[in-house]
Amino acid sequence: MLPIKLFSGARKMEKPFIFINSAMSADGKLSTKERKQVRISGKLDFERVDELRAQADAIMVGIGTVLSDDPSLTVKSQERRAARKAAGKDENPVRIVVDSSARTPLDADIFKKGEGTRIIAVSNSAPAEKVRKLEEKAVVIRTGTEKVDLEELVRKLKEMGIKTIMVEGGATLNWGMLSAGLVDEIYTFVGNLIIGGKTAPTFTDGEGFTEAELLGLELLSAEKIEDGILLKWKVKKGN
Ligand SMILES: NC(=O)c1ccc[n+]([C@@H]2O[C@H](COP(=O)([O-])OP(=O)(O)OC[C@H]3O[C@@H](n4cnc5c(N)ncnc54)[C@H](O)[C@@H]3O)[C@@H](O)[C@H]2O)c1
Ligand SMILES: Nc1nc(=O)c(N)c(NC[C@H](O)[C@H](O)[C@H](O)COP(=O)(O)O)[nH]1
Repeated sequence: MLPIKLFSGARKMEKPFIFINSAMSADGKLSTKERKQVRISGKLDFERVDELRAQADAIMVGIGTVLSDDPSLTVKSQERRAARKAAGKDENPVRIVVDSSARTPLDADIFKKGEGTRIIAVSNSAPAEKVRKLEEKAVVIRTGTEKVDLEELVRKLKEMGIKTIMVEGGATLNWGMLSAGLVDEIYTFVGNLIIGGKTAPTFTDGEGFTEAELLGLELLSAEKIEDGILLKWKVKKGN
């Protein structure tokens, strides 16, 4: 008798190596209850993040992060950018925004700063006119009906030659990627502050798992960095 329901982990899917890197307060928040960005990382952790970006083929964020932080998602270090160029790559990794309704502002820093390919992933219900305008600035991938189909998106990114994706949040995209079973590792820098607030974004928002669906992790390392701690986890498959 075949098992009624194959675990998601049982499906072998061709996909890039995907890791989440986020900074969170000691109480697990990514930003304030007003979704205002908080400087959680110290100088050394931002250096670590810049190195991760320089090594990644692509960086992915959700539209919520773009609308609240207007990140450039660029590699800051000139040396790292030069090393990427010397290796025949663009100065910056491919920058991807998961944006169901094509709300990425046309004057966003992600378009204004740095060279390199931008990809906007929209759902098939995104307004055509908004998609057309984004197509003048980015590669637009259409997938999913209301929300972006993340599994199909990462499959397409793999077909485009992207082998490693650094997901930099935010709270809802982290949920989307984790609940779809697409994340291989998680790096969380836990900073020395309390943000609090019932509505403040946490490391993983979204619908949440039931007791039967809890996602198991294997601790890879714990490292003190300035006044915080960097935790590295491997996501257990087949949950
Ligand atoms: N501290 C950190 O490391 C860090 C990193 C990034 C963002 N942030 C903070 O997180 C907040 C933003 O998080 P958020 O949750 O509001 O937005 P988000 O950046 O996680 O974007 C989520 C949005 O992406 C879109 N989306 C489309 N398809 C999706 C899918 N299948 N699954 C999930 N999302 C999908 C939806 O519009 C959804 O609302 C901001 O306050 C930002 O400052 C902090
Ligand atoms: N690693 C990290 N530590 C933090 O303390 C913090 N607040 C973020 N937040 C991530 C989010 O994406 C930021 O908005 C961009 O990191 C902005 O920086 P860039 O313009 O992209 O260089 N990330």
